[in-house]
Amino acid sequence: MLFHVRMDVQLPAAMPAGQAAQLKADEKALAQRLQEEGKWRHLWRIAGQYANVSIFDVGGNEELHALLMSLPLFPYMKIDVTPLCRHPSSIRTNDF
Ligand SMILES: O=C(O)CC1=CCC(=O)O1
Repeated sequence: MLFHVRMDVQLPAAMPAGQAAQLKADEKALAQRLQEEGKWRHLWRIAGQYANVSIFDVGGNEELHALLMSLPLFPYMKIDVTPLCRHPSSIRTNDF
């Protein structure tokens, strides 16, 4: 199943720089592993905002929920999820 996910990151201003850097490094490592596995299909920065839009390809709601909760930045993100399905007018023969 495909999901459109928007993540807005809100790190506390008082968070020590080293802790923030470690969280971002851990997030990057996991995000890149999930992209290599094909579960995190797209990852785009929203220009001018500390936010991204992503497309996930996972088995279902439960897997997506567990994946999102496993993200190191999860406690510091507002996350909006939109389930996707094929549009009948799409000319693409595959998902993308
Ligand atoms: O910077 C972000 O948008 C949050 C994030 C998601 C994956 C990643 O590496 O950073």
